[in-house]
Amino acid sequence: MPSLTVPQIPHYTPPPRTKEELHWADLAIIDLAKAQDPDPVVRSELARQVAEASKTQGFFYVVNHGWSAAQVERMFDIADVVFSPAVDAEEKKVYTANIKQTGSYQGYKPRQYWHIDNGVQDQVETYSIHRDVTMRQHPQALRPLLPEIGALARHTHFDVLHPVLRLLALGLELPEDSLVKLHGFEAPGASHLRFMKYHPRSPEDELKTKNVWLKGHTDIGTVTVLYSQPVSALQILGKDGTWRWIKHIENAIVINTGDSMEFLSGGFYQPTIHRVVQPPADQQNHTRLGLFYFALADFEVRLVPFEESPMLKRVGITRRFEDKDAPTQEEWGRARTSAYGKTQLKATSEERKVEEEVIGGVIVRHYS
Ligand SMILES: O=C(O)CCC(=O)C(=O)O
Ligand SMILES: [Fe+2]
Repeated sequence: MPSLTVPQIPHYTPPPRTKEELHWADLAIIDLAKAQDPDPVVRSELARQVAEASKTQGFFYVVNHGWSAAQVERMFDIADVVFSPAVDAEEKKVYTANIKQTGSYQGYKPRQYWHIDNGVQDQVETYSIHRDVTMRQHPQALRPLLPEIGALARHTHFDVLHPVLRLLALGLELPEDSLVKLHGFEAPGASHLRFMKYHPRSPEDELKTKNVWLKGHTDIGTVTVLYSQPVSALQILGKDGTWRWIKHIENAIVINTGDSMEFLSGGFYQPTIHRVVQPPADQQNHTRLGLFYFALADFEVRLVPFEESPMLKRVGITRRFEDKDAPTQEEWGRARTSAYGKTQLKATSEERKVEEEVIGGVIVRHYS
């Protein structure tokens, strides 16, 4: 009989939410419980809200995703294990990802791997796990936790990602499962969980990078799922050119769409530029632990727009490349992943606020 108890691990306590009144983004809150409503009118109203949120802010919250705050807290405890002394430096080396060569983050990304600005490297350690948690070996301390990590991957894929994809498909007036079909759990593909731990930096590094911890970017895949946590640092760039902070909502999930969704939707769902900066003063001496699911379409999916969408027929399609030149999700994902934070960027404006690189013929921009 399977054990009913779960392994004992230390409890991770994040700092309390900031007391500072920051310039918060005003994001829509989508009640995911309504996505299961048998009434198609309820679902299409929800889809309208999602499409509106995606088109205006590019980011939105979902609530009522089916797991309790205590269940999600347990997952943050688990995420913290890979960065704790339970895994020593020697063992970390064994599980370090060969990012540049493989175009995959699976395993550890050590601190100081990405270049941020003015010779300053990042201070964020990440551990990425394929949604099939058995695909690779993991550090000893993580092994007893794999059933729970696997459950998190399945919950996020089936109870969060798939409902969101159904709503995004409805927004394009496509059959509800059009995007779900491209995101199989079993199909070959790179959708994965990522744990991220940001460490406070030296005053010199803060100065040299103007407090930017992770440069402004758009995500590579289709949909990014971010379990909300209390350390404020994530900002999104508004159409008015202003950076606004993402506020923590208890047991909510922050959703945004990436480049691959832009390609599939013919520009209907534009990715929003976001970055991570130094937290406000009352949270500055803490580490920041993040729990993410980066979804990409199945490897073989060619990133061409859904021409049959009645919505796209009305509003028109914006292409970044000709259909015949379109990369597959695997090609796009690997090329962007291996280049990220490693390539020589070309400044495009006098203030060096925007830098560019070209990946597979497509211009990718980075904002500091
Ligand atoms: O740490 C965060 O809140 C966001 C990280 C992020 O944007 C990314 O890893 O793509
Ligand atoms: Fe991102």
